Amino acid sequence: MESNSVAKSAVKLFYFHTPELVPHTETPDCAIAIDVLRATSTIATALDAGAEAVQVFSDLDTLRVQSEAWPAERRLRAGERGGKQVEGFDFGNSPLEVTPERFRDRRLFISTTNGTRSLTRIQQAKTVIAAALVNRQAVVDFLKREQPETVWIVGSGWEGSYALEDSVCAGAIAAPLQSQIQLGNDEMLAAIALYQHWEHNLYGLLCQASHGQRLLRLKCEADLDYCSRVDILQVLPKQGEPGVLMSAPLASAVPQETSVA
Ligand SMILES: O=C(O)[C@H](CS(=O)(=O)O)OP(=O)(O)O
Ligand SMILES: [Mg+2]
Repeated sequence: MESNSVAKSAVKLFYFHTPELVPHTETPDCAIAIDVLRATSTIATALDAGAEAVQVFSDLDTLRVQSEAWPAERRLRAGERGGKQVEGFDFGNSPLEVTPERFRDRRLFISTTNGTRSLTRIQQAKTVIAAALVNRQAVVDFLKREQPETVWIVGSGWEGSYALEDSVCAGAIAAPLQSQIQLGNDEMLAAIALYQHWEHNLYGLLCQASHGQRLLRLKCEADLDYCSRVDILQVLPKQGEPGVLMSAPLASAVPQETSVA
């Protein structure tokens, strides 16, 4: 009998490069959307700054209509297309624009090119989480504590194509769990290898990625620097109702086994 060893859990981790690659026939126990540049970094930052919730939309018009039903003094609207703020919105998609003074107790209604589309795509999963490098450890701790059987990590990509920065974040989540999980697909293994190669120079990787290059052309270098930082926020954005993410209680630690004297 194994008295001192920890049995390998049944958690099975899959990585999908884009929301378009997510299977239509099943739903996982837990789905994790990643958009390091920049939607999920911004969502984590908004909740960390005290936002009441973040409500995501793939479509700007639906956002405009639904946010009208919310009291004006308790809402903020973020709209981004092509990396730039959409006219008439309070914010674009920069986590550096988020301050506790503006966000505390307000609901953020947000639509971005890629990230909010992937969150919308996975919203039927039993549990939905938004992850970025900035809140990586909170997501790792959640998986350790909750042990969902099937986990889909979904990169947001860029308009349907692969994004390096989302893959490296998927690897950053899976790497510390390797001894405790089963790998669901080759994409997950490749993401771990990518992270292990770049873990000491994530900013350098983001600067080389095509999405990073686009943001550098838009003079968003400080955004790249911020989004490349690992574990700087202790926040877990978790879906409460479809499309609405809230800050969930953190897993303080993996539960200890109760010892019987
Ligand atoms: O604002 C962003 O960083 C991107 C848009 S673009 O790729 O820079 O044009 O949106 P996201 O939904 O966060 O990928
Ligand atoms: Mg992106």
